[in-house]
Amino acid sequence: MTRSTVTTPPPGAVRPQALPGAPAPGTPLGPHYSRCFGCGGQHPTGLHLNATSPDGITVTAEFTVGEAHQGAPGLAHGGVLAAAMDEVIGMSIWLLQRPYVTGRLETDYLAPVPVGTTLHLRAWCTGVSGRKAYLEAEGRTGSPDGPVAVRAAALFVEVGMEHFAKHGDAQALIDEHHEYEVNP
Ligand SMILES: CCCCCCCC/C=C\CCCCCCCC(=O)SCCNC(=O)CCNC(=O)[C@H](O)C(C)(C)COP(=O)(O)OP(=O)(O)OC[C@H]1O[C@@H](n2cnc3c(N)ncnc32)[C@H](O)[C@@H]1OP(=O)(O)O
Repeated sequence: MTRSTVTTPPPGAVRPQALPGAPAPGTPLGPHYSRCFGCGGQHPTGLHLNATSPDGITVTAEFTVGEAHQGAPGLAHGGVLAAAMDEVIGMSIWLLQRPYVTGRLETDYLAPVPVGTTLHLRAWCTGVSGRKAYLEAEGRTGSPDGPVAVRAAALFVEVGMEHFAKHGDAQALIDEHHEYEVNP
């Protein structure tokens, strides 16, 4: 991965450990929002990522490239593949149970990905420093040990839940995140 200095953990960054009570291996992580393009079951043409965590801190997921995800005829759109990377990385930092948003996402495309291909995605955190989290992800074709087609590195920035209420759809946040109180 040709990650930049922006997505490389600085000295002193701490690699996070799984939280007590982290999901057991194989447990579906579930969508964070039903209409999310990446994970929402109600999104008609979304990626429908179903993710699990083998160790409470890494995320694995599968994404089968569909008709709706093309760029060149018969090939996955690079932006869609970047969205898959963004989503699986977002899911992995959400395992820390703190809200983060993408600040920067860097993507390397190593091989074309035909429609019908199942990408085996994996994301992990390389360090946390203050509000900044450094993460990486990869997408392999054919099997979890198959050739790498896409790689990504990202800087995620921690925000409060009010970020989503202030800038987005506060009612949807209340409806789907019952632990969130608008006026705690
Ligand atoms: C209805 C239900 C919803 C519930 C949700 C529950 C939680 C989520 C759960 C599960 C997620 C699953 C996955 C989701 C999908 C994947 C994630 C996405 O796609 S998120 C969307 C795209 N991203 C944005 O829309 C961010 C837009 N940008 C911003 O809002 C701000 O710029 C923000 C928050 C990133 C930073 O703004 P500041 O004002 O809070 O803070 P400042 O001081 O600017 O930055 C803090 C530090 O970060 C660095 N920084 C920020 N952005 C940077 C960048 N692009 N490059 C380099 N450094 C950057 C700054 O230099 C600063 O560093 P120094 O503390 O000074 O060392």
